[in-house]
Amino acid sequence: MSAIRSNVPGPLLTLKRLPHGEGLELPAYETAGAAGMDLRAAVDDGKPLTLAPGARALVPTGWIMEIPHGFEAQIRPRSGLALKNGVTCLNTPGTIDSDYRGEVKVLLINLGEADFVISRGMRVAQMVIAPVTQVRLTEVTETSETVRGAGGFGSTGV
Ligand SMILES: O=c1ccn([C@H]2C[C@H](O)[C@@H](COP(=O)(O)OP(=O)(O)OP(=O)(O)O)O2)c(=O)[nH]1
Ligand SMILES: [Mg+2]
Repeated sequence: MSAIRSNVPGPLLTLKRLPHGEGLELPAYETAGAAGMDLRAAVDDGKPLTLAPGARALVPTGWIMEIPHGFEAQIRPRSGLALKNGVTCLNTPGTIDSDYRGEVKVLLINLGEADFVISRGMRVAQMVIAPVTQVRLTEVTETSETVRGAGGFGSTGV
């Protein structure tokens, strides 16, 4: 299926391609209703990255992004890689701050039993753009009472 790259309403994501991202497809929503854009590995052509079982690696995407103010990008695993290969994002969801101007990278870990080979252009993760709210803080000595109170961590039963 070809990727859908345009015609979606929403804020504008500005991207700068880095030299090692030359020739790679833009991140893209693979279907009309996709929540995330798939990100491709900008590893060297002919020099795939092999993740041994238990190993982790920071995979370059070849992109610097300007996430619109008031939004973040979440880097999330692809379920297919997780199911078939045991490969996931170690820090999921990875957070890309709107003021970050470094290369977006994907921290992958191989929780499977076999080597996992990452070749150039492989879709290794997906990126969801989500609104964020920055709050103001006020320090107090007492907080309001609720029925839940301090109950948590299974306090309501199974
Ligand atoms: O999966 C990720 C997670 C983070 N980053 C980049 C963008 C993000 O804005 C920056 C910082 O990420 P984070 O705040 O999660 O890491 P930190 O350990 O708190 O580093 P810092 O002290 O730089 O904030 O690193 C990525 O490229 N990929
Ligand atoms: Mg941080």
